[in-house]
Amino acid sequence: MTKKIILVSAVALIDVDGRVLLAQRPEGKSMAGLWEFPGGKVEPGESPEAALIRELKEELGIETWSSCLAPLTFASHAYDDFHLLMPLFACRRWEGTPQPQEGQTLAWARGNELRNYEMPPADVPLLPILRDWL
Ligand SMILES: Nc1nc2c([nH]c(=O)n2[C@@H]2O[C@H](COP(=O)(O)OP(=O)(O)OP(=O)(O)O)[C@@H](O)[C@H]2O)c(=O)[nH]1
Repeated sequence: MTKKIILVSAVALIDVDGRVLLAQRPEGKSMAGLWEFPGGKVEPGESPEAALIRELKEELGIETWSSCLAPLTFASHAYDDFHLLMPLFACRRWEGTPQPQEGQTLAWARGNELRNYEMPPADVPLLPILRDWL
């Protein structure tokens, strides 16, 4: 069966102490309760970087720039009803303080704490790569 490829752009926001921001998916959404990297679907005609800049404003109320988004790794994962292709960027510079704008719970996790947060299956292979990079 061929599945639709969904392009989702995501980011590891890394603070000065080397902690990574995770957001917990709210009740009522698919995969509610799981922790994920901020981001979202790339809209037609939009670049992955522009999608992230938009999503970070909508979800967290912060501003960042393409020049602050470094490609880190990507997820390619077959869900039941679609195939997820998700570039993961790393970002250490932004303006403002991340605040949940959409009812999410936020957590700053150290590299060795990441495994304590249950994440979507697509994210699991990314964690050792991110940990090595922090
Ligand atoms: N932002 C983000 N999305 C992820 C991650 N891992 C992962 O599998 N995804 C999936 O990528 C899609 C992102 O969609 P989205 O954030 O724009 O939209 P959404 O929550 O409204 O999705 P929904 O339509 O599944 O409810 C979701 O299906 C989500 O489960 C991640 O680390 N960050």
